Amino acid sequence: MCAPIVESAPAKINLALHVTGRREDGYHLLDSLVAFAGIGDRVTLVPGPMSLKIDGPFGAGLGNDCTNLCWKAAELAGVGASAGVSIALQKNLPVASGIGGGSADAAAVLRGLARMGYDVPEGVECLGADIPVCLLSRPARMQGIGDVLTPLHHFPAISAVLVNPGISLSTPEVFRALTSRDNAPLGPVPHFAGIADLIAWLRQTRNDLEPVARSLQPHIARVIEALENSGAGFARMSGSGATCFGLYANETQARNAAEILARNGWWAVATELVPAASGR
Ligand SMILES: C[C@@](CO)(OP(=O)(O)O)[C@H](O)COP(=O)(O)OP(=O)(O)OC[C@H]1O[C@@H](n2ccc(N)nc2=O)[C@H](O)[C@@H]1O
Ligand SMILES: Nc1ncnc2c1ncn2[C@@H]1O[C@H](COP(=O)(O)OP(=O)(O)O)[C@@H](O)[C@H]1O
Repeated sequence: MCAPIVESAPAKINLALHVTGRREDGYHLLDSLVAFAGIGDRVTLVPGPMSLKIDGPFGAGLGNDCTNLCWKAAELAGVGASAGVSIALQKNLPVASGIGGGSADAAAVLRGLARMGYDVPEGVECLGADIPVCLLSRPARMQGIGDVLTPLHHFPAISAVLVNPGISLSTPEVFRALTSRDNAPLGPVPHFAGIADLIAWLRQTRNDLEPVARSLQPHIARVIEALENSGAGFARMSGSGATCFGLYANETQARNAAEILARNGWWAVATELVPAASGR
């Protein structure tokens, strides 16, 4: 019997997200600085008949069948019904929340299957625009519709807090509600020596989806304000929302902030943005 293969599926954070155009097929062109958190979902793979078992705090309501991105990823990699793979998903990240949980899960399945001898299939972005960057799971500039990646060679470990007020937002709905789609791209991404450099650069950037998401879900403004009041040097929404992040000078400040923010009944976790040099 083979030992189970365990892969982490880290939360994706869009530190900056500019929408720079729209393709004829309706997909938007993006320019985003993406980092990954120390927390995430976890998938465990064992050779066997194709199956998916889900547990964890956000597992309820997710299909454990071919509607699940874990299952779709396994099918795309050529896993068959009989000589397949049994997947266990521990769902720790809120669903449809702008931190790419489903894409991270699919990418983790593909990484795990690669360890079992399967090839990583071409065109993984057909399952989700965030899957290429989640396969990389390292700090990167993400362009195109999510398929053009430039890994960052210098990115420091940064203490952060992720907050979701218990709201899920539909990514297509947020893109549809945009009023401005031809925005300026990000400037050149410098070498960030530490949090001060990163914050100074982020202040010149935007999340172009945030104004739209705020208008659809006014709670988001409250979350950002609460992050700022909790000592974050910088706070913004990730992706199409509604999860927001705050950046802190150190781990103690982040932990204290998460404890205070959780008192609102929100999902609030202290974590670290994984540095470029991580051996993960
Ligand atoms: C906005 C981002 C930013 O990283 O993150 P999330 O908010 O999902 O975490 C991603 O581009 C989301 O990626 P993902 O969630 O994989 O999206 P997909 O399933 O491919 O697309 C869902 C829908 O979003 C819209 N979409 C997505 C990506 C893109 N570049 N342009 C789009 O217009 C399309 O309407 C598409 O039908
Ligand atoms: N394993 C999975 N985890 C989360 N969502 C999934 C999964 N499989 C399918 N989905 C579907 O994908 C959609 C996007 O989920 P998710 O990746 O969490 O969003 P986001 O990228 O905004 O964080 C959800 O509506 C959900 O129903």
